[in-house]
Amino acid sequence: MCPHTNGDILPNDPSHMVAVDHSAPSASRTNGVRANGQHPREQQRRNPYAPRASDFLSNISNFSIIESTLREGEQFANAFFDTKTKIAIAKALDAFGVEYIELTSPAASEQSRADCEAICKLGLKAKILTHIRCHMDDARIAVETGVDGVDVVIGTSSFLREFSHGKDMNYITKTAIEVINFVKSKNIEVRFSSEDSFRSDLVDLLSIYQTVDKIGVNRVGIADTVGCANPRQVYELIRTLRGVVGCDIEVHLHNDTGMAIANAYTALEAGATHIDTSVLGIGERVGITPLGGLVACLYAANPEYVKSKYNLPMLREIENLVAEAVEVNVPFMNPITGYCAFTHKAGIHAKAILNNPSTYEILKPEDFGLTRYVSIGHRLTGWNAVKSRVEQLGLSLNDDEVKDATAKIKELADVRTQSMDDVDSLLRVYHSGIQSGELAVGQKEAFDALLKKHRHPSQSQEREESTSVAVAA
Ligand SMILES: CC(=O)SCCNC(=O)CCNC(=O)[C@H](O)C(C)(C)COP(=O)(O)OP(=O)(O)OC[C@H]1O[C@@H](n2cnc3c(N)ncnc32)[C@H](O)[C@@H]1OP(=O)(O)O
Ligand SMILES: O=C(O)CCC(=O)C(=O)O
Ligand SMILES: [Zn+2]
Repeated sequence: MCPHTNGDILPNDPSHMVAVDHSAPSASRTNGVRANGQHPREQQRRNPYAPRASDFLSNISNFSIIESTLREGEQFANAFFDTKTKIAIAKALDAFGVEYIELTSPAASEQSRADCEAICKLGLKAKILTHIRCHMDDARIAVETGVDGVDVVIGTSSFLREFSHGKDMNYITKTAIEVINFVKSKNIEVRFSSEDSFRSDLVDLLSIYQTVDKIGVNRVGIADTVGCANPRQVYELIRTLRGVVGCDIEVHLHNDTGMAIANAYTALEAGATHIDTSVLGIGERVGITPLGGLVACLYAANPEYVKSKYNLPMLREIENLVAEAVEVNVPFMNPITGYCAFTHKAGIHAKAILNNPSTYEILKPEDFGLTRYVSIGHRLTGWNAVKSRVEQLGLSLNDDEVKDATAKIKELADVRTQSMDDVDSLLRVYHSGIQSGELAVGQKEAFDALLKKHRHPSQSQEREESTSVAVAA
């Protein structure tokens, strides 16, 4: 088991890893690559999948986030946000820089209405939206809360028309026009969205969007409510819609089949302008496009644009805030903030990373206020990784000596993973043995004897304790 997946939402103690600082001039590298790890030619290499000038529809570098943790996120099975928590989340999202914050319908409950009013009064930079059914009763309550905009939704698929609200397309269109005109008359933004868009009839969809576009809706929304769409379907629908309406296009994508980030990216490529997210993706069932994952994906396409829009080092704090509020852990494989997101292990990776982090990283941890680690004390380690630790410790060993010490680390790690302390003390013992002349390359038995002599009593006791626990289990 990965020793770091102990359920803590904060990154754990990287006890068998070493942090790699590429800004430090002392971090000299092998093979003539610059000390800062940036080979001039490498610096110029671009992601071949980054947007091209020919992608004329693409909004990959021109989009807004509608952050729906306080609406869709509240629909997550574990979620209960009291007023204080809602305010803390809204403030954190605002400080991060999301353009919109979407709140639960004020028609849901008295407290939902009061919380909506309270968040509107915070004076945040982000625009505050609330989300309502396509119904005048809900619209009347919503416009009184002080929101900057109202997101109106109604199901258009045959499933929802038959089994949810029971209304036909004529009724839906008529009510949509009434609600949109009413909200517009209050001089606030209005968006109209079809729930379950990907299982709706295309002609119905395009026709209602064209109608609401003509009466001046600010945005139309496409929703993959059941998470059934794939990127090609998303691209085709959004590109078609882009040709039919002049207003902005929002997408709301559920993650039931794991497509939510890819679908969001593709929607932007096809001309969508606004993406719905929630922190950690929380929402109904497995939720929607996660804020962090979307940011990772868009940063990979255009780092400078994403860095200029959002306070990226805040991401971890926001995810921890929401994780704690809904009593879940940040997943270990979460993009950017997952426990091992910037930890490199295998020797081949470690060597290349130490030479130039771009070899195995598409995201720069420092842009997110995070640190890169190289894990050393395991059987997949290599002498280049060990050499970098030798240099960090200020020990002087030649390459043959480092290789000799590496062989010992591997031998020990074949039995159990070695902590960073274990590796450091092994290297120090080896170094002092070489310095004193007690040891030379290849003298395995002499090295074993020295290690035995220098083993710290508390270390061996700890080891025995953990061994005895394992045996007892
Ligand atoms: C896909 C999504 O996530 S959409 C957003 C989901 N968000 C929410 O549901 C917000 C929280 N919901 C609530 O608090 C409640 O469901 C309320 C206040 C909205 C409605 O509560 P109730 O009046 O008790 O109705 P209930 O929840 O049982 O059923 C939903 C009603 O809305 C109707 N309805 C459902 N969707 C829509 C819609 N998009 N537009 C208009 N009416 C709708 C249904 O026909 C049903 O009406 P009925 O009273 O004639 O049966
Ligand atoms: O309002 C929308 O666009 C989407 C509503 C929703 O949560 C969904 O359809 O999954
Ligand atoms: Zn949803």
